[in-house]
Parts: sequence; structure tokens; C-alpha cells
Amino acid sequence: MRAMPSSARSTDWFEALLARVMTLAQPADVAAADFFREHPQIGARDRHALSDRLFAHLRSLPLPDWLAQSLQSLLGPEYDAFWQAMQHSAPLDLRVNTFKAKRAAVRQQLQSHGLDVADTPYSPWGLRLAGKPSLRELPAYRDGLIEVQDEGSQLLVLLVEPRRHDLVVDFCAGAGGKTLALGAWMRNQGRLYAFDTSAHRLDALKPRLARSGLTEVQTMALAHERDERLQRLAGKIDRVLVDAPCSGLGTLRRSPDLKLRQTPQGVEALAAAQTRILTEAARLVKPGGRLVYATCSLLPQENEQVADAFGQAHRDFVPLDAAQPLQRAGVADAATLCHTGHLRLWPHRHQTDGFFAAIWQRRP
Ligand SMILES: C[S@@+](CC[C@H](N)C(=O)[O-])C[C@H]1O[C@@H](n2cnc3c(N)ncnc32)[C@H](O)[C@@H]1O
Repeated sequence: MRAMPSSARSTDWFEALLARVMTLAQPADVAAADFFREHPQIGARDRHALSDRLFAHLRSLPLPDWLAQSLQSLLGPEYDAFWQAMQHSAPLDLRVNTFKAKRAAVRQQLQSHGLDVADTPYSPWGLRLAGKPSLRELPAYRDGLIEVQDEGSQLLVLLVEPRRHDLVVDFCAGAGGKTLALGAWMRNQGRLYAFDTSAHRLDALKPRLARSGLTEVQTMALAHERDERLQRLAGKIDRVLVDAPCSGLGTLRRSPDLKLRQTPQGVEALAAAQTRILTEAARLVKPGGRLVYATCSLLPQENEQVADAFGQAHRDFVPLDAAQPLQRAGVADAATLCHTGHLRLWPHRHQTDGFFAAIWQRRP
């Protein structure tokens, strides 16, 4: 039998991969990884080419009507610029672990390895790399001087503004992207609790903590947001961050299939969960302490509406203007990152993932 020409073979592979992804049974990156594991005959170069083609295809698919209409009514004439931004992959941003090193020194070290790297425009800890170089073999990575973290995620941490000896809770810590940034800021003093209902995600934080040099972080897998072990911390915590589970639509450049996987009903269920989690996490805040609610969603249903309803129901929590902690941290043009007192980051405006955050102080 004659061998199939490679272009024909790769078309077949692409069709098979796309069919698998479009079942929407799994996120596209997970489905692609499974597909490549099941087809070891596909070499590394073909895998990269197929992935690039898959993600370009998913990015080009229109947003479902309910979502396009929501975003059009939010953005008006800016919607086209947003859509164009969604056609490109996100930049690769790093956060410098300032517990161990200064940003300028790390930038120079990465440049000495031939990487094209520049400071991020807003975050004081951020570096932006050109292309997608592999990082794991770099001494800066192995020594815990850098972590991959979108600049928007770094800006959100600036709103927490922990002081060194504070008690701080990262209520939805996941694999700890924000916990690590908080710990570095606190210079490993005070106490930082990383909670999540997923023990599996918290496990992924452990090797990152070991690289970072941070030792004052205590992880706890919660049964749910009303876990009774939280009671002993009620009213005692200086800073509580709720980086809530959300639709993730602010990360559409990385996960373009999310637009197909989310539904209005799903968003409604998420908003209900966000309200429950925020309400329970707020109990931990001590009088005079600060609460930060954040998502990587673009939708008002998960953002302003959740924050406003919380504020209405909790008059002892006084809203704070998000631009102020950003200004104190030296962020340029901080007011342009905020809207009606909230952090509101957009990929097409700020070249970050989409993020929202609201802040309150509990009355002293
Ligand atoms: C947006 S992710 C957190 C990302 C993380 N903060 C980071 O920076 O890498 C939301 C997290 O909320 C967790 N979660 C879901 N329901 C929760 C609940 N009821 N209480 C606490 N965490 C919850 C999820 O397991 C998930 O890890």
C-alpha cells in the first residue's frame, strides 16, 4: 500500500482532532492532549502545527448570540476591537518573585539567555516575553525567581495590599498563582492561608511554594464554603481575597472554546455560587479589614451584579476605590484600569486577560 502524503494525513488528523474537541466534553487543551497521547505516531512538529491550527479555528468561530449581544451592549463600538483581540494568542507574562530577586536583575538574567523580554506596562513585578519560549530549564525558573502569571492577575493582587504581619486568606487559592504573589509581597512574614475546595489544585501549589522559598503558607482543602473549620477564623482576618470560580470568559484568547462551553444557565448558576462564597468568606474579615472579590469573567452578571448585591446586603462593608491601591503601588494610569470604582481589565484595552475586582473595608 502506498503511504498517504503527509498533508493529507495531517488533514485527517485535524478533522479527527476537531471532531473530538467539538463534542465539548472536555476543555480544548485537555481534549487535544488526550488525542495526542492516543496518537503517538504524530510527531512533535505536527502536534504543534495541529494545535496552532485548532486554536486559530476555535478563535475564528463566532460567539454564540447570547454572549455576543451581552458583550456588544457592554462595549458598544469597541466590540470590533475586542473581537480582533480575541483572534490572537495571549502574551506570555511572568511575575518576578520579589521575595528572592529584583525585576531588573531577573530581566537581565533572562536576556543573557537570549530571551526577548521587557517590563510589563502596569505591574511592578511583571515581565513580558516575546514568543513562547520554554521556561522550565531556565535557572531563574528552577530557582523560583519567576512564575508564569498574566499581568492582570498580578494587578488584582495589588488590590489586597497586605501588610507584612497580617493574617491573609486566599479563599479560592487553586494552584496558588495569587497566593504566591501575596506571600512574596508579605516577605514570608505574617500568615497566609490558602483555601480551596479542590485538594488536587492545592497539591499543585506545593512544588511552587518549595521553589518560591515561602514557608508561612498554610493550605486547607475545604468541604465547601461553610466548612465548620472556618469558624475559628471568623472576624480575625486582615485581608480576604475571593478569586471566585467563574465562566473564565476573560481568558478567551487562551481558551477560545469557552464561548461554546458556557451557557446563560451556567452563568446564572455561577453567579449564585459566587454570591454564596463571597458571603461566607466575608465572615472572616475583621473590623477594619479588607475584602476583595475578583473574577476573570467579562460579564456583569458575575461581576458588578454580584458585588452590588453583596454591598446592598452588607452595609458594614464600605466600598473602596480600586484605583487607590494601584496608585499606591506605583501603577501608571491606574484610573484607566478601573470603572465605577472597580478594577475592569480588557484584553483589547490593556493586553491582559479580562478581570474584574471589587474591594470593601469592613467598618472598624
Ligand atoms: C479562579 S479559580 C482560582 C485561581 C487561583 N486563585 C489562582 O490565582 O491560580 C477558582 C477556584 O475556586 C475554587 N472553588 C470552587 N468552589 C469553591 C468554594 N465553594 N470554596 C472555595 N473555593 C472554591 C475552585 O476549585 C478553583 O480553584
